[in-house]
Amino acid sequence: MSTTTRQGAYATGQYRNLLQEYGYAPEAIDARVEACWNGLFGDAPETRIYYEAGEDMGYLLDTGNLDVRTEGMSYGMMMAVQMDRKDVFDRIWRWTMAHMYLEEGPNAGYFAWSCLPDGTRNSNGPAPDGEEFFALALLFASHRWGDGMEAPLDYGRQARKLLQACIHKGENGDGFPMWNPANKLIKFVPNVEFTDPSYHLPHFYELFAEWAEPEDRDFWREAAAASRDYLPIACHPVTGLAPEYAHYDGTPNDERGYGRFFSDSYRVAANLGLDAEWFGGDPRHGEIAERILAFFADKSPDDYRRYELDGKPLEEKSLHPVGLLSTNAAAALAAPGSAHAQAAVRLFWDTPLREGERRYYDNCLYFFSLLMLSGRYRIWEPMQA
Ligand SMILES: O[C@@H]1[C@@H](O)[C@H](O[C@@H]2CO[C@@H](O[C@@H]3CO[C@@H](O)[C@H](O)[C@H]3O)[C@H](O)[C@H]2O)OC[C@H]1O
Repeated sequence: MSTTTRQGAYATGQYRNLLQEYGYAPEAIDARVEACWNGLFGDAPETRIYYEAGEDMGYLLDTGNLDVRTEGMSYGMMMAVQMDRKDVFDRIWRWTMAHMYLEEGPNAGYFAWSCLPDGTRNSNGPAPDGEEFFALALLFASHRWGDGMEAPLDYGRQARKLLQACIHKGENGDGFPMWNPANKLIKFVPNVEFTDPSYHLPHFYELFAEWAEPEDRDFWREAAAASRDYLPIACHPVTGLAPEYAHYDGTPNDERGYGRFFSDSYRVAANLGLDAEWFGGDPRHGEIAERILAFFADKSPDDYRRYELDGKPLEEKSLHPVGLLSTNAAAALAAPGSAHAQAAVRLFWDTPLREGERRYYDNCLYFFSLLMLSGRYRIWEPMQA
């Protein structure tokens, strides 16, 4: 069984272009990245998920649910900073601050996880995957473009303030933190004590440990270690499949959520890939990635299903087969020695962006995987003085 042993890009500054290693021409890879960005952020009705709003704002639409989610907004900002599109980044961030930012109540300092496209809130509660992506996208923006003088474009300050709220809320009886202070695991939502394995991004926490407020850095270092330890207990020992929701001991949570392999779970594979790319990878995670690649090797995207964690297929089909095959391809970065890595990447390369109603989640995962596999999902470090 092979595992990742190389040093990550954070240490070396070198990003692996797995697509090129597998024989695709650099020009074709560049063209695919451009075409994909244009497909999502341009005006092609079949694939677009980004819409401008007014003079200086814009949002990503969950086309399947017809709402605007912190998940999509934070993904859009991460995509924009990777593509050097400050104009798009600023539009999305302005919309987020104008409509989603919660000024009062137990969730003050967080963002409402779902709004209508006109800005009306569907909920006054947050979803922590949005906050963690907002924070790192803002830090990258601060490093890549410099901070604006005024809020909300003072990216670095906004990121540090958000990270502080995420771990310190509740200390004065003012709501709940997004990470459990004792075990350092991210929660599904702040006021519950269980988690979503796909929210665990140790590679983000390593960077928060460098750039958050100094007094918070140890916490983030410990959170990275805690999440790396958590994934091996949450993923099935044979299939590598993770449940959507799980308890802190790794067992699936079927009481308060969905303890089987479904849409949220897909992201675990890509998260393992990006952690390996940035920080070199954990051998235990390489094994999970190998198991996932092996599990899907004989399955066709036309027949992807919901699965029990042991791999038993359920009746219902996957809602996001393009997203699933994309994240499986990104898992190859964590398990490049897997016998199934190349086939997963070739399947991805041969699949176009998804069109139609449910395209948002698939195409987000598709674009992130493309950035990862082409060495374009980068760590933006502080500018040299
Ligand atoms: O109960 C909500 C909870 O649903 C919310 O979670 C967010 C929404 O679901 C997650 O992603 C979805 C995966 O399935 C696709 O079909 C959807 O398009 C995706 O949006 C997302 O990661 C979560 O942020 O969190 C808040 C809870 O109160």
